[in-house]
Amino acid sequence: MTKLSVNVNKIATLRNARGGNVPNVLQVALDCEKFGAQGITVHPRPDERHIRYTDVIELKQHIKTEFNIEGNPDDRFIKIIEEVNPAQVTMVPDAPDALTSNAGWNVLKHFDHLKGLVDHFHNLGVRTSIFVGTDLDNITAAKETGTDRIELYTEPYAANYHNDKAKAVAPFVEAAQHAAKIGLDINAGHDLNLDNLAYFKQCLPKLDEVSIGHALIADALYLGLEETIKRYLLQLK
Ligand SMILES: CC(=O)[C@@H](O)[C@H](O)COP(=O)(O)O
Ligand SMILES: NCC(=O)COP(=O)(O)O
Repeated sequence: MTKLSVNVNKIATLRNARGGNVPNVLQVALDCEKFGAQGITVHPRPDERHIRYTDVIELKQHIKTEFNIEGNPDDRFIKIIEEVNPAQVTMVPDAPDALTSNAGWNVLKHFDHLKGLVDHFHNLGVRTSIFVGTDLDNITAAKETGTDRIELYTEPYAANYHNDKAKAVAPFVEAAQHAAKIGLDINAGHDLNLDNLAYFKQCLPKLDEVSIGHALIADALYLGLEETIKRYLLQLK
């Protein structure tokens, strides 16, 4: 089974545009769960332009499904993981001024740092995931950090899906087969949507979880949140 974790960053972006509490990030997260999502993802950034650190604490107190916190593991991020103790932490190497995540880790280059973080988060009882591209040696290095999972950065797949979907997915299939062979569980995310998700899942049957935010929230404007989540879940069957 592949779990759907809804990234609620974009709900926070909308809320922050007016300074009040509309839409209510917690209520939307609870509704995502009610409509069948098996997890909630947030990606706090240092400037708190969407999810705020206070949101992270509030969400943890109320949500019942798997809570996945993604982000660049700076001191503040590490502290919030220690405080909140989510089900999963996903380490992402995004620069503070990045518009959105735009690459996976070079694990070999940051090996000692990542290994130290994996050990630290494991000591807190938190499952770890490292955001990576499809390079096989890099995935092997991720395994050597002791991480439980990797999250495959799917933007290149999404960007090339309409040109040649078989070619677009091929490196991901190879990466997933390699990860499974060396004992890593596999998450995936970034720019997955109702067009490209079913084929990705069909080609990577061992996928454990996808985290989806931008397209899903945009679809909900037209379809409503309940129907949108239903459709995403159907793609993962
Ligand atoms: C790691 C990843 O791909 C997502 O967390 C993505 O960064 C979502 O963040 P935004 O909603 O800010 O684009
Ligand atoms: N890890 C990916 C994520 O949480 C959402 O990415 P996107 O669907 O907003 O591109």
